[in-house]
Amino acid sequence: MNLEALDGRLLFAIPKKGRLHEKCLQLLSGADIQFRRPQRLDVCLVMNHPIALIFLPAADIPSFVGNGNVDLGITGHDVILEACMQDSVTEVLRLGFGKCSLQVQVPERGSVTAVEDLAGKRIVTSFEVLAGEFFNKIDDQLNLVADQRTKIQYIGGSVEAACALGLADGIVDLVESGDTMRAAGLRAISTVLETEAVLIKSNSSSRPDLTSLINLIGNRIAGVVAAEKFVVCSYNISRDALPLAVQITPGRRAPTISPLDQDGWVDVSSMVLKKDSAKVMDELVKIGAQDILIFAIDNCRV
Ligand SMILES: Nc1ncnc2c1ncn2[C@@H]1O[C@H](COP(=O)(O)OP(=O)(O)OP(=O)(O)O)[C@@H](O)[C@H]1O
Ligand SMILES: O=P(O)(O)OC[C@H]1O[C@H](OP(=O)(O)OP(=O)(O)O)[C@H](O)[C@@H]1O
Repeated sequence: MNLEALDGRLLFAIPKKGRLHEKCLQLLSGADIQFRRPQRLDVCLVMNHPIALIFLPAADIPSFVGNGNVDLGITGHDVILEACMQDSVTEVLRLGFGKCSLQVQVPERGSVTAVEDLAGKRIVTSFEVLAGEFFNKIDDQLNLVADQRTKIQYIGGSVEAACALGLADGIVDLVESGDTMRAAGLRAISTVLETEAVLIKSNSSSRPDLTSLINLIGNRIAGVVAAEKFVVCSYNISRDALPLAVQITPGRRAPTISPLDQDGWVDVSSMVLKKDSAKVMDELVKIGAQDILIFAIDNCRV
């Protein structure tokens, strides 16, 4: 690609592989950011906005955005802290996916039960900064000096194999379902950090002209995220029970209440959290609501 084609465009970094990649493509599609990515090309032009997408490893995105090489990015909260870029980027929006925990793990059958038991021992991790900070505090609390302190060793992947291979007494790695951890015969004894994917913008951008485009993209992505998180609940209820109904479905701002062509009855519609929708329907049934319907939201602006 001719690099001049990037001139003036907002540069938006997207994870090129791994757990966040597919979800990011769905977000871009929901936000109507249209592009065609030629095979193996990590830079591509958006067809309907002055934006170029830069496909990068998730762990490299915080530095690219933080150093101002790229204006906007999607990555994990964990790798922002690991890259020490939390003061160089602004987390604009939590995206509701890529949720997992960075945890201290030890062999299931071993004698270690608390992180203090690991102090002074060997830890293997891909998160040497976060693991280092975590164990530094423990070493300090236990007044460990110099060569008594916990040894943190970085490896780039397959961290869960380190204990079985005799490289480590414990590891610090990401856990979502726990399948990887259990398959490796490990169990978690402490959580270093909870993380999820976030939309970030650079704090060192020298492009004030991009502000309105960044806001537009942020609002569109926020709409897609909200549409994923909420459903619309609609039902009929007698006016007498309306005060109770409004408590059950208060909506984001307030529920919409429309009169029905039947005396004393109204139709209520309200956004509710998808994860709460079954419980909300149960409660509405209890107060006499009828014809309760749940609608998925394709897209929205909040
Ligand atoms: N099991 C998981 N569940 C949810 N989110 C995860 C999980 N593993 C990693 N993540 C998130 O995705 C980010 C990128 O991790 P991932 O392991 O997918 O990256 P990668 O190393 O670039 O890809 P790959 O592992 O395919 O080489 C992590 O920093 C974390 O925020
Ligand atoms: O608790 P779980 O649901 O099993 O997820 C945890 C695993 O997911 C991540 O790795 P991933 O599978 O993305 O691949 P990687 O090991 O190549 O990074 C992470 O590094 C763990 O190994």
